[in-house]
Amino acid sequence: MIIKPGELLTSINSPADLRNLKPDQLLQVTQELRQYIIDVVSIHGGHFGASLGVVELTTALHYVFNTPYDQLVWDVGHQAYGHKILTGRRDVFHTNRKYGGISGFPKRKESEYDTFGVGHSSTSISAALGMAVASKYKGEDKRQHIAVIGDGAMTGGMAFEALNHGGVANANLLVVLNDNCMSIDPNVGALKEYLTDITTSRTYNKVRDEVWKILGKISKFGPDARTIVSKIESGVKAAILKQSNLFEGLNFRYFGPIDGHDINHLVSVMEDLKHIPGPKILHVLTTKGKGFALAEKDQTKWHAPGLFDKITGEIYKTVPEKPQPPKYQDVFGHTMVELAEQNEKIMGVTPAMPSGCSLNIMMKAMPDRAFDVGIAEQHAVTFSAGLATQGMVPFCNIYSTFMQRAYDQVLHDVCLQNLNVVFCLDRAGFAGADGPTHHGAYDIAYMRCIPNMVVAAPMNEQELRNMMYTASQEDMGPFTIRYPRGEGVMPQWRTPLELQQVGKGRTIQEGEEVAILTFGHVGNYAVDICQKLALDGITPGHYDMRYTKPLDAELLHHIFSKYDKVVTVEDGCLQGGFGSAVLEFMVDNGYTCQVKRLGIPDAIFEHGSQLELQHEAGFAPIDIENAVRELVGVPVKV
Ligand SMILES: Cc1ncc(C[n+]2csc(CCOP(=O)(O)OP(=O)(O)O)c2C)c(N)n1
Ligand SMILES: CC(=O)[C@@H](O)[C@H](O)COP(=O)(O)O
Ligand SMILES: [Mg+2]
Repeated sequence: MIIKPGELLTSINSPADLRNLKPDQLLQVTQELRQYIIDVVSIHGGHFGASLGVVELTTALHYVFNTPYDQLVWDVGHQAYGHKILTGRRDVFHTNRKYGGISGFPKRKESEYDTFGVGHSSTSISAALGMAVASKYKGEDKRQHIAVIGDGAMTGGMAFEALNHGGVANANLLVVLNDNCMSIDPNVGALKEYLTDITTSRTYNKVRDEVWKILGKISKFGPDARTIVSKIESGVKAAILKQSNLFEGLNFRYFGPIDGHDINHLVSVMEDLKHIPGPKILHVLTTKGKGFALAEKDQTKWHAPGLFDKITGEIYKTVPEKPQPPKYQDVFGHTMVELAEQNEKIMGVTPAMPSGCSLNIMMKAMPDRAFDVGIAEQHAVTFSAGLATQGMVPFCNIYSTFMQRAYDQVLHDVCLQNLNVVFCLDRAGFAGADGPTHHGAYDIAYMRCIPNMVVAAPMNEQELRNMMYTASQEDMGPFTIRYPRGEGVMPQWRTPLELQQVGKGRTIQEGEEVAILTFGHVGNYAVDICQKLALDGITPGHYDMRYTKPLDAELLHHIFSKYDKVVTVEDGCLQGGFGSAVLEFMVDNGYTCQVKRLGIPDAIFEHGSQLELQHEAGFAPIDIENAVRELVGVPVKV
């Protein structure tokens, strides 16, 4: 279906076209932009509420600033759909997040307007500051550098590291704080309360309005007047404002809060700010999901709702004919409650993904034992370590990709001290439409090289539950359980909890000539393949290894003694992952065998469905089947 943008939007092929419009045409631009986002996302999917909330902000930024010369950096980037549409990607926007299509996040190689590649949060201020310092060094004094960061992203430690530096770097940096009181779930923490406080403080707002009036009147009259404004402003603030301002305290000139949906006001404020040098912060209040009533009402659900009917707001779901397996994340969430009911030491921790990882189930059932700590992966890990020193058994659930942020904390704070922290790494393997910033490709490799760490992956719901139960036992030390985005394979998943022997794999079937060794959910592919191959008289052995560390030495001795061809399969990087561990075992124990490792090769994989990406990487079901066929010398399938 062809989706037609509105009349004005059709005429905007770049921000230069936008800047040719009259100020009184901007309202129409924002209306058309919002409608186009609704039209396309409802049919093609993607992040939704965040982009709707910054339609006016996006339009004002590209109207006022001379992008791409002026550098605009989006934090996370899930809110940058309007930016993409205004910067030459309107007609390909329907390919957003699809295999071969444009990325759901800003990406340097996609457009000169995408100044910095994003996906993980809280990087924008650092990046924009780096750009600002470089411009200063190059003598480009008039160049503007703008970081747009949400209140959720602002809870990330990196944002504070950047403010700390930015406040003394004397560089031309504007931080736009897009405050909608939401992360994916409601935003949390003292900073959120502080921002609400500023927003609602009457004295503060009155003074702020006065300062703005003076500023607005005088700043148009050139540099001298600006110096006066600057003096008045800081004088007024220092003298009258009883309430201290966090950002002012860090040498950022603080402006706002202002209404982020008033396009004309945004434009006039930004015009003024263009003339104020140095580090400054503009606090903008917006509503996530603005303009789509249901998205405004249930902002978490509409963060990335999937496909929906834009008129009724019905989110499409296929009605299955028979009971479907649950998502792994839900098995985690429910099992947490079950385990915690039996063991009072168990606690849950998530950095800002309570609904994404389903810890929200425990947060609701046991609010004093499950915590959303904000977008703060490093803190989440060391906070868990602290809990563990006191005899608690924290389950710290972090998406595999976001755990990369907290690597030193895993090593330094947990593993060196051999603390009992269970890391549940959700979204391990290819994330799918979110693309390379979000693929959980590296965790097997980065976890298995750390002393004391156990690395496990369940093939199904029952194994996930049993691994969680096993990991919660006393003195287990650091324990990683990784599992993918999406559903498992067992509709009847509430199986009795059973202890596993750590480091023990299981034989799914004995075979001949070739052994398939799988780690985690991809083992289910091998089960199907073995059935298909049997029809052609090929009977490989299949082993669900369960643990990459420690490896099941007994089982591997058996395998290498019996077979002279081995295929390893993992949804993770081939450099240093599960297959590498098997190879090391083989060499260290003097076996010689033909080994074919399937997994994610040393390359960047873009976005697409998980299956498309797995096929590109060479470990989709057909690829595993063909690997076996090749090894036994029978024709491969195309
Ligand atoms: C390091 C990291 N942790 C977690 C996430 C997942 N995540 C993506 S958007 C988001 C919420 C961001 O909130 P905010 O910055 O306020 O933007 P909003 O969606 O409200 O516009 C989270 C937690 C991420 N992208 N990066
Ligand atoms: C932008 C971001 O980082 C999140 O919104 C992410 O896309 C969530 O991924 P899931 O949909 O897998 O929870
Ligand atoms: Mg927010």
